[in-house]
Amino acid sequence: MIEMKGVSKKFDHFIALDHVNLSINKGSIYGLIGSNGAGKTTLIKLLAGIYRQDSGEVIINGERVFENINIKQKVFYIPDQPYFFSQYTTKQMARFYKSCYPTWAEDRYQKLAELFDLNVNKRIHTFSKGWQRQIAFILALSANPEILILDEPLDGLDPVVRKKVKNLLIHDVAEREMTILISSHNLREIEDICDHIGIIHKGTLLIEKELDDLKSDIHKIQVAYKNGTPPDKLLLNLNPLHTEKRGSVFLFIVRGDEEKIEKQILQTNPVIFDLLPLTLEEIFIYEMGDIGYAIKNVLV
Ligand SMILES: Nc1ncnc2c1ncn2[C@@H]1O[C@H](COP(=O)(O)OP(=O)(O)OP(=O)(O)O)[C@@H](O)[C@H]1O
Repeated sequence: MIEMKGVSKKFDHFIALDHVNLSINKGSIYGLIGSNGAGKTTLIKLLAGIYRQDSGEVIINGERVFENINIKQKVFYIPDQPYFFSQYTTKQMARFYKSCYPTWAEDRYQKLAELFDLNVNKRIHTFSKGWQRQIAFILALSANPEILILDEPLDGLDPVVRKKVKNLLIHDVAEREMTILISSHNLREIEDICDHIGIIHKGTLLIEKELDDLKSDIHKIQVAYKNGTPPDKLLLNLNPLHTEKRGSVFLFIVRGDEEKIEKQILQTNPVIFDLLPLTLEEIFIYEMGDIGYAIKNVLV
């Protein structure tokens, strides 16, 4: 179990994280999403024990994280730009991680190197960026960590490798309840593999929910009426986050219980009525719009 309780972090006078409360259950795949500069990497570095918080508590399995070797042996962090010792080969990096992680599985490392068709004797810096990321995954999965923290993990991987890596991650979560925290701007990927979502903006965790709950709380509605416009009372009741008119069809983005919304709309006798789920990308855009981070018209 991963917990943050009232965690704040400043850089000089700039507040990068402001009283963040977060909890991630064992065996969960948690997607952290947010605008640029929202504080995702800062949050991740606090969880990985790289930064120390100014206030609040960062706790893993009931223990404080910072300078805690016992916890560091359970956590593997792949940053957005994987780091390897200069001039090291994969084999040498593997030897290093073997000495850090008591859970290191040599047979798994051999199998993964084979599966990815990797020359472990080649210096890592001579590989392409995508390959270096694959090497980071091979080393991470061979360490058998209890918690895997990934910052923009699948960037730069080709679709076949992406699939391979995703399958391996899901396998470890299912088999041995590994917990994964993923920070990414690729919301389709997050939607594909995560079961919990945290949305962060300007250092504040705005939303933390199960993906299914997040999706069942916000809907896209398409309606049309004989006389052309929806009744004022309906708009008042629905209080849409977003309204759009496409020909004679009105599109509303509405928060709330699906059944209640459906009932309210059917009472107004629409000639067309559809209630559709939103993608995570749409949810993110409308939730952010709701707090003033609206998408401005970029045409100039
Ligand atoms: N070492 C640092 N010194 C000073 N300011 C920093 C430092 N690290 C981060 N910040 C600031 O803290 C804020 C949060 O940065 P962070 O890297 O956590 O955001 P992020 O959500 O990961 O952004 P992105 O999606 O753009 O990678 C930013 O405004 C950034 O400029």
